[in-house]
Amino acid sequence: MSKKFPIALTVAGTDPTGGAGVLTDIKAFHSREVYGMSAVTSLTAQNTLGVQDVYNIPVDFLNAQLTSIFDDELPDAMKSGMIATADMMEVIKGFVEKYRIPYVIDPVMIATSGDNLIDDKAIDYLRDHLIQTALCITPNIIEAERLSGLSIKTEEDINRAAKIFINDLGVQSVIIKGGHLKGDAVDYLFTKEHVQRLSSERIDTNHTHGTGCTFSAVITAEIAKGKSLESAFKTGKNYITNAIKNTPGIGKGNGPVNHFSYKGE
Ligand SMILES: Nc1ncnc2c1ncn2[C@@H]1O[C@H](COP(=O)(O)OP(=O)(O)OP(=O)(O)O)[C@@H](O)[C@H]1O
Ligand SMILES: Cc1ncc(COP(=O)(O)O)c(N)n1
Repeated sequence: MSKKFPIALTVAGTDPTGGAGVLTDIKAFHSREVYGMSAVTSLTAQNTLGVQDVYNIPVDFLNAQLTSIFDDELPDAMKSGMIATADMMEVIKGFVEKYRIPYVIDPVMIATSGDNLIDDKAIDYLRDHLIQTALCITPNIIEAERLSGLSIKTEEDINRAAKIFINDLGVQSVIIKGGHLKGDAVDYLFTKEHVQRLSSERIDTNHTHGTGCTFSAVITAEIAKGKSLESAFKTGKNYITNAIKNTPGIGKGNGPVNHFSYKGE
C-alpha cells in the first residue's frame, strides 16, 4: 500500500508535561497534517518550572529505535532536538548519511529554565561533525554564540555569525532565532545565496517553553511536504507567533504553546 501522508521524524528528548521535545514536535507535525514518528534520546523529568532529572537512553537502544523506523518506512524529513551525548550524535549522523534524508537540527543545549541538556563533548561534536549533515540548523542566540564563538548583541553580529556557520563550519543554511534579543522577535534565514528576515511583534509572556522545538518541527513538517526552506520558514514563523499568542496557560512556570489554532500557510 502507498502512504497517504508525508512522514516527519523527530529524534529528541521527552518532556512529560508535553511542552518541549518529542511531544510538542509530534503535536506540530499532526497540526500540519504530517504523520509523526519519534526516536527518543533522553527521558527527562521536567515541567514548566524546570528540569528535575534526566535519563539518557543507551546509545544501542537509540540505534535500535532508528533501525526499526528506517527498516520499515523512510520518513520524508527529520529533525533532532536534545541529543545529550556525542555517541548518540554519531549514530544519528550514520542514519542521515545512509538514507540521505532532509534533516533539520535544532541544536538544543540549555532549557528555558537554565538547565543544561547536553554535555560539552556533544557540543563540540555537533559543531564539528553533525551540523554539516543538515539542510538547515536553527540555533537561538545562545546556541549561535556557543557554536560560532561570537558574542551576539546586534543584527551585525548575527550576520557575522551566519558567515562563520556557512563559510567556516560548512553549514548549508542557518536560521538564527532572535527570540532572546530585545525588541521585535526577528529571525533570519541565511543560505550561501541570500538572507530572508522575518519579524513579528514581541509577545509579552513567559509562556515560551518549547518554542524552538515547535518552530523547527513545523519547518520539518513543511519540508516533508516538499515545500522550499523559504516557504517552510514563513510557515514556522506564522505558526509559532500564533502559538505563543494563544497560550493554553498550562503550568505554574514557563508554559507551553498552542497547537490547536493555526490553520494558515
Ligand atoms: N516573546 C516572543 N514573542 C514573539 N515571538 C517569539 C517570542 N519568543 C520567541 N519567539 C519566536 O519563537 C521562535 C523560537 O525562538 P527562540 O529564540 O525562543 O528559540 P529557542 O530559545 O530555541 O526556544 P526554546 O524556548 O524552545 O528553547 C522564534 O521564531 C522566535 O522569534
Ligand atoms: C526534551 C527537551 N527538549 C528541548 C527542550 C528545550 O526547550 P525549552 O528551551 O523551551 O525548555 C527541553 N526543555 N526539553
